[in-house]
Formats: sequence, structure tokens, C-alpha cells
Amino acid sequence: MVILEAEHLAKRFGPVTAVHDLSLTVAEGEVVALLGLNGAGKSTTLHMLLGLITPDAGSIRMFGMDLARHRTEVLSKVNFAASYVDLPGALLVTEVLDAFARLYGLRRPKARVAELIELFELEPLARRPMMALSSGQRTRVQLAKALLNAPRLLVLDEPTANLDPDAGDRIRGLLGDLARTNGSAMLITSHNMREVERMCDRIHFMSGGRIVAAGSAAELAGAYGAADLEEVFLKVARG
Ligand SMILES: Nc1ncnc2c1ncn2[C@@H]1O[C@H](COP(=O)(O)OP(=O)(O)OP(=O)(O)O)[C@@H](O)[C@H]1O
Repeated sequence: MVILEAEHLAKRFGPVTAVHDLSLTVAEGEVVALLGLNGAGKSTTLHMLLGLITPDAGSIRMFGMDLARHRTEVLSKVNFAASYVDLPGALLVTEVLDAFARLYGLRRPKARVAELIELFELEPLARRPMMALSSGQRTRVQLAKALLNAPRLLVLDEPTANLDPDAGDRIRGLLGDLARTNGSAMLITSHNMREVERMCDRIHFMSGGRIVAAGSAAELAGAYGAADLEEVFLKVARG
């Protein structure tokens, strides 16, 4: 089943064409990556899909509904995490998660928060204010927050950018398990090619706001005569 279908999206910021004629789909259970150089248009694409900014052209359908017309219903099944989004610094970790659980209207907010605190190994940090956490610890809280409503589509902008190799490895395993067992889909951006090879079923390379190559890691490596995705990235980026 197709969860997300974006067609011919475009977005300009003044003279800058951030995204041009971009179409992509994400199916149930799939983990899909958007890759590209800094400034390629990845975050702008994600922000359009999340309804944070309005496309200049194109359409976005999720769960069979048009995002613009069924915004509340669509977005109740979606969540997002990015290291550049700050959660309230003065609140304790549990307070942040409780507040979002209530905001999302969860039926058993306490139980869900407890579940995610355990999943992301946040017990030792639960009574600390957000501002007293390291950036990697904050990332784990962001991910826990993003899973509160058990989203059918999880959008992650560089999910493991601030995590040490051990934490990154564990979180990648955990996110991969979630997609496989719950059938929920993920759309992620990352500059970590090994992470993308491990986690993603399909990859879209963006350059100058357009998708210039797409396929599985193996298909792309074959098409570009490359040993791995890192080499594909360099070949695509350098034209
Ligand atoms: N609010 C904005 N106002 C003006 N220009 C913007 C705005 N947001 C993004 N841009 C421009 O649009 C282009 C695409 O930016 P975007 O943030 O989508 O890239 P990205 O692929 O996510 O990059 P990175 O890997 O650095 O996060 C860039 O040229 C950027 O400068």
C-alpha cells in the first residue's frame, strides 16, 4: 500500500529554486532515503511533506488523502524528528514527553511515555531538564517524541547525526526493527552512507532541487559502476 505520493513538487525562495518537479512515493514498511549535497533541497522537500511550508506547485497525498485538504487527519499519522528542532529547554525529559503525549491526544499517555523511555534507554535522564542534555541525548528524546503517536510515516532529518557510533548503531537497529515489525514507513535524510545502505530499501539522490538518480543501494552501485553508496554519492555529486 502506498503511504505517501508526492507529484511534481516545486518550491522557490526568492531567486533560489530549492525543489524542482520532484515526485516520489513511499510504501508501507519501506525505508526511503533522500540524499544529496548540502543545499540540494532535502529539508525543503521534507518540510513540504510535513505541511510546514506550502509547495508552489505539485500535490501531496498521504494515506489516500490530499494533505492540503485533510491536513489534521493526515498529520495525526505522521511524525518528525530533526536535530535542529529544539524541544523546550526548561522542561524535564518526562515533562516534554508527557506534554507531547497529551498534545497528540493519546489514550494512555503515561504508559506510552514509559514504553519509549525504556526503548530509548532514557531512564537515567528522565528527571533532567532538556537543556542539561548533550546533543546526542537530546536526539534520543527527539526520536522518542517522534514515536509517541506510533506514526505510520516517520520523517527523520539526519536522525543519527549527533549520536556516537555505539548509540547510532543501536538507534539504527531499533528504527529498522520498527519499520519491519509495524509496517510503518520512514523517509530519512542522512549524510552517513553506511547508515543508508543498512537501513534504506530505496534511495533518491537530489541535486539542485531535482531527483537525479533513484534505486536500491545495490542498483545504484551497479548503475554507476561503484563499489558502494559513498562512491555513488561522489559520482552523482560531481556530475
Ligand atoms: N527559508 C529559506 N529561505 C531562503 N532560502 C532557503 C530557505 N530554506 C532553504 N533555502 C535554500 O534552498 C536550498 C535547499 O535548501 P535545503 O535546506 O532544502 O537543503 P538540504 O539538502 O536540506 O541541505 P543540508 O544537507 O545542508 O541540510 C538551499 O539553496 C537553501 O539555501
